[in-house]
Amino acid sequence: MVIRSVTMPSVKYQRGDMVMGRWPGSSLYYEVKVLRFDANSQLYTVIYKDGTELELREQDIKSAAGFQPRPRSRSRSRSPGRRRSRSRSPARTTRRSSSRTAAAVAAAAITESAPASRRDTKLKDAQEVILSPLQQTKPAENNSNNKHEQKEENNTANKVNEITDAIVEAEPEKNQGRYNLRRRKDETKPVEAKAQQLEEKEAKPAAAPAASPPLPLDFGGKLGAYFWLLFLPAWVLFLVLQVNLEDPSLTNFPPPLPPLHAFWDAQALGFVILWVLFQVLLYILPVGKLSEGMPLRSGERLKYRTNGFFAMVVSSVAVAAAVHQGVDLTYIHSHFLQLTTASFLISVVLSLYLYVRSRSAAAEQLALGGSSGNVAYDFFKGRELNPRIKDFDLKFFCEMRPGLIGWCLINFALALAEMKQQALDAPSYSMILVNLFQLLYVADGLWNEEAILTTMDLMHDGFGFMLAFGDLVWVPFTYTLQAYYLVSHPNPLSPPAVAALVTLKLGGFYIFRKSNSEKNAFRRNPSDPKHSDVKTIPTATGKSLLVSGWWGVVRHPNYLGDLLMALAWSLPCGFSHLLPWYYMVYFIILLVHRDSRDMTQCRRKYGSAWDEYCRTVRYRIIPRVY
Ligand SMILES: NC(=O)c1ccc[n+]([C@@H]2O[C@H](COP(=O)([O-])OP(=O)(O)OC[C@H]3O[C@@H](n4cnc5c(N)ncnc54)[C@H](OP(=O)(O)O)[C@@H]3O)[C@@H](O)[C@H]2O)c1
Ligand SMILES: CC(C)=CCC[C@@H](C)[C@H]1CC[C@H]2C3=C(CC[C@]12C)[C@@]1(C)CC[C@H](O)C(C)(C)[C@@H]1CC3
Repeated sequence: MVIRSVTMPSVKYQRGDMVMGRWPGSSLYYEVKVLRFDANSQLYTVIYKDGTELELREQDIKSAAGFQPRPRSRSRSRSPGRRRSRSRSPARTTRRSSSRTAAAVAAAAITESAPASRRDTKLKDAQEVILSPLQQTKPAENNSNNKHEQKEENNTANKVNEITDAIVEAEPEKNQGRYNLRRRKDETKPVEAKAQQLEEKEAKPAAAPAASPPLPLDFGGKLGAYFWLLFLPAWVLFLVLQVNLEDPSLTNFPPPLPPLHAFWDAQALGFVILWVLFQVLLYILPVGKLSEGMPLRSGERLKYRTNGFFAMVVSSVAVAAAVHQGVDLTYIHSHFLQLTTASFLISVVLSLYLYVRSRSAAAEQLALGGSSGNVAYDFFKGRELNPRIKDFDLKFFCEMRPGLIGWCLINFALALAEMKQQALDAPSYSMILVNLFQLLYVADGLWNEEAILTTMDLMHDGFGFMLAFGDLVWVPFTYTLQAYYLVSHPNPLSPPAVAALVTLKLGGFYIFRKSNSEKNAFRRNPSDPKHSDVKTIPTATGKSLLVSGWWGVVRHPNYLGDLLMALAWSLPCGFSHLLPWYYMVYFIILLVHRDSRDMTQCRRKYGSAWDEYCRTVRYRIIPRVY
């Protein structure tokens, strides 16, 4: 965070001062930076090393001079840089209370729907803090009447400190007379501005990467990263080779490997580069809306050119014109392997570039947990959150353009290949359904492109090999496998079967779209009068959780809709082989894993309010099943 050192009039501590701030409810002091002083509330806003912002009274701040560093033998194992598994920031908690965060001392009352008794429930948040607190050389000022605080004074600083006086009532404000978890300023603002401010402030993650202890590593950690780096390309190769077989069954494992030179075709690489450049051109055209992303830790909101649907329409026209001019798109079918290799190379080059540039990126530009220090993990997961070349956002572009629109282009080419191979005048019903269903999915994603700005990938994940490969190789060359399979494995469908599949697809689409729109509209403008009837669970961060509409049915209704659609994509291929069902199997694994990552993040963000939501909405994705 860049803090300008502008002095503040006649207050003890100045903006930018490094001082020691008492952690609420304890006698432990941490190094904090003063951000500002509010003359009305007489509170200082300070930021801890892990990015947590709090408002503290003057008596809870001390100058750093009165503190001594911890003895060397102890600090060795406790310094944030060294601690791995046991370390916690003030905003993080130990296993025992892992569902709590400093910013999420939640007021878990279900508005409107909850019985009064539940609304009035007092919530106690036991915060456990072990962020190398420093002890004062003199005994700490012992003027507190709080017995818990006094007890803490007697404890060794290494001991986990339970802060049992962070009692929050249904109105979190009651607790804020002493310590403010970011909210006080907003109370004086008009409702709409308040909502907006809270939204902006609270969208900031609670921890900054620079000095904070490392977050647990996803995807099996460092060893996992090596595994995925090898496994993902190998798996794509396996699928691409398998789908070319007449009998692509698991019994044909491993599929025969073609000679090395068969992987490479300079022309294929040229076509992929041309395609990407064409999409770059469409992306940078000053056409379409400039949408604002969610606030970053710095408070800044990046702008994104959301003209994806326009890019798709222009691309379709260009492809139609090319076909009209005699371009044979079945080249894509006959050079599938070479095109996959070319895209893979591009994704590797891009990932290397991303990794190298991230080495010199400022700390606040890094994703949380994206900087483990392990080269393989950081390369895989991605370090920089929003790598940009001037205004050109690489992650947003890759996620929404070449691969996604390329997916439709490839499907279309495969429909032409089917006609050619099976001497048909028109593609089969199965092929038409797969093409139309997936086209609808992509077109919808691009039409609602702004919504991607609130997804996990855009908001939290760094941009590295996983997403670069996922966007440029995985999506276009594995999401098209159903269409590829149908080219040489016809599966005739009866009209009732077509009708049933269309119904399934539209049902899934309805749930997917409705739930995503409900959440997006609510997140973008929670104070909109059209949300006045919705039931919500307020959280201490200022954001609320929807419990009505689809978000009251299951915790991830959008995943449910997505899965139903996936089913409708596989069914047209029949049951002769497992291969066209690969997407379904992969997607279940992906969404179950994503759901659990999201649950962890939400529990960290919203604490007990999240637990209350989980108690209210019991199932994750499939009602009464999971
Ligand atoms: N085809 C594919 O390959 C593929 C792969 C992955 C995902 N997807 C699709 O992409 C879309 C986005 O997925 P996503 O994984 O980013 O998840 P998401 O469900 O869009 O976003 C999760 C976030 O929503 C917010 N949230 C959760 N419960 C809420 C509630 N009750 N009320 C209000 N907000 C709530 C939380 O963020 P905040 O509270 O911080 O706002 C949470 O972190 C989904 O539709 C998914 O199906 C497709
Ligand atoms: C390499 C592996 C195994 C994983 C990479 C995952 C990556 C392919 C997906 C992660 C988020 C996904 C996503 C869409 C496509 C696939 C991902 C990038 C999406 C753009 C598809 C269209 C939808 O309408 C959407 C909601 C915009 C999707 C957003 C998430």
